[in-house]
Amino acid sequence: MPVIAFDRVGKSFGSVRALHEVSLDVEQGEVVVLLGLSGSGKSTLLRHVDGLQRATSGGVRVLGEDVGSLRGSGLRALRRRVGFVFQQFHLVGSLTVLENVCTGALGSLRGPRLGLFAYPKRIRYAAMEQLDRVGLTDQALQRADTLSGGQQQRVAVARALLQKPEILLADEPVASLDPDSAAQVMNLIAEIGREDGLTVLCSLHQVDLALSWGHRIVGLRSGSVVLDTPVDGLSRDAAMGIYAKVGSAELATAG
Ligand SMILES: Nc1ncnc2c1ncn2[C@@H]1O[C@H](COP(=O)(O)OP(=O)(O)OP(=O)(O)O)[C@@H](O)[C@H]1O
Repeated sequence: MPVIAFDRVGKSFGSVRALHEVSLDVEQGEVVVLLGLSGSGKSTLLRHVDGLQRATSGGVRVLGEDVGSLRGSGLRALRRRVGFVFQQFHLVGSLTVLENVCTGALGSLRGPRLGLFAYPKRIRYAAMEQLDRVGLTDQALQRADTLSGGQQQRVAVARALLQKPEILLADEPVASLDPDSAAQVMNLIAEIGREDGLTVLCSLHQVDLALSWGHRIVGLRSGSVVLDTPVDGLSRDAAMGIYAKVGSAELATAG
């Protein structure tokens, strides 16, 4: 059974059609990169996986659950199994790096936590382990806003990993980073994804990164899938075609 299954998903915001008849199956352990122009529907598609958006038509199944029918505790349970990394990191700058990582466990704890020592010791240890994996042990007690962009994104990755997700969603995780930091963050996600057997769905703007890093490219244009192909054997020109003004039939045979 696919880990993520979109079945003819449509999503409209008023008169804006953000997704149109999107069908997509993602298998366990696959690393799928979404490419497409700004406004093509990448974020909207990602946000359907953990129920941040609900389909106007069609259905989304994730980890065996029908996302559209989940509410309350069912939705929270699904979200604990799905990590999300965003372009803008979404860290609390005034908190330490370690406490930011600990917040990744909030979904499994009762009530709010104020201060690092409000988290159980096992969570603090687990957070240190994840910080070690992203190479930031030495920065654990620094304020998050004193870190570089690349380091902050690595903290966000550690925070997502703390919840031990089965799926990792990443919405343009390196769009705010310089090329070196971007490559570093993507390599890290790829390495950890492999180690943990994560299924990864990630939107990117950089075709070269997508080709060097993904298993499969899904191209979106105006809310429709115009390319869905393994990276192996896909040329840069064919991938760039996602951004060109050609018909989906031509793209489907590209590569
Ligand atoms: N909450 C919303 N309300 C109204 N329209 C929205 C909303 N979210 C997305 N849209 C619209 O849906 C379309 C797809 O947007 P989406 O953010 O998914 O594209 P994207 O490919 O992720 O773009 P970008 O690369 O700029 O992040 C756009 O036309 C956008 O304006």
